[in-house]
Amino acid sequence: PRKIILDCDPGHDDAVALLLAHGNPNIELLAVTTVVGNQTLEKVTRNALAVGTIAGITGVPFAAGCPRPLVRSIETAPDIHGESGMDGPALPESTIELDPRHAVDLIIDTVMAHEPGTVTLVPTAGLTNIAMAARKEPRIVERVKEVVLMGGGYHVGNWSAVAEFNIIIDPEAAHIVFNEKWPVVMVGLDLTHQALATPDVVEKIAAIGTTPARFVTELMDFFAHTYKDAQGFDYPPVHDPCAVAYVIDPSIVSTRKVPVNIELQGSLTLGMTVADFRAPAPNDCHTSVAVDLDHARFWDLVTDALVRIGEPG
Ligand SMILES: Nc1ccc([C@@H]2N[C@H](CO)[C@@H](O)[C@H]2O)cc1
Ligand SMILES: [Ca+2]
Repeated sequence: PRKIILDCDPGHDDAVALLLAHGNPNIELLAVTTVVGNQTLEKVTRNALAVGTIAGITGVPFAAGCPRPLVRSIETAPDIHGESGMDGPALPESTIELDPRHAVDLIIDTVMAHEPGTVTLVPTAGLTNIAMAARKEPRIVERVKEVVLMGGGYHVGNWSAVAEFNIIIDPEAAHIVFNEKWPVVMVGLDLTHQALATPDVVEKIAAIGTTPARFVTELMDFFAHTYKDAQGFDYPPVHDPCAVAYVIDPSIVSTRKVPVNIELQGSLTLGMTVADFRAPAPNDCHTSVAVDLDHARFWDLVTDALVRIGEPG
């Protein structure tokens, strides 16, 4: 199986990413870390522990990370995720104790404890923890197998005309992550806007009939309403599990090798993931972007994971 660390800010779609990572047999979830993003660190951490409780996750350390971006001030997304960060379903009290370490230390310890080239980082939030880990322990950069992140967009933005939320909330962190020499697969909005939770998808999930499945349908109902009101989408794009799906089965997502860098100066373009498609990518290009999603196989992975999780309660 692929060993991963999920760095997240639950978040309706982060919750689905965590359930997919836990339920899929090809993934060994080594650690779950949280970072400020969709909501404050305290709220997203509480949400991550609640999802872990609902999913029956045991033996996996959960640690909280950075409470604010490296340089800029906190910007959350209550219009999409609500005041709790995961509005919609009732959340259980967590049965999972938070690991006492900072997320940055849990990430470093985990990468350094496993064979080089075996651990994949899957950030589905702002990149503050990942940037801090690379600065605190530079050796993780050549040790990490790849960074498969949900964020950015080479032709699409959602927090500005050209920037995506996970990147623009901490563009300096993103600049660090995209410019370290590790392989980076950017699963951006170009890809994730193909992962729409349409009514037939939600019905298939509801038909599973378990508590975790019902939890996902309640998340999707709330997410559908806010996405309609805030962004005019008929159905909500479930961004974060697309990154996990790529790790599970790279054939579900087509990718293209292309130099990508992060705009830090622009007044209109701050946080833009600038992809240079003009010429064939240089041989030493370590960044690629996700282009096409096989959404039928993607949703099959999600429903399969929920079936495998069953009724852990
Ligand atoms: N409008 C909006 C803002 C933030 C997010 C979160 N940021 C990423 C998509 O931009 C995902 O990780 C998701 O959790 C989704 C929609
Ligand atoms: Ca997220």
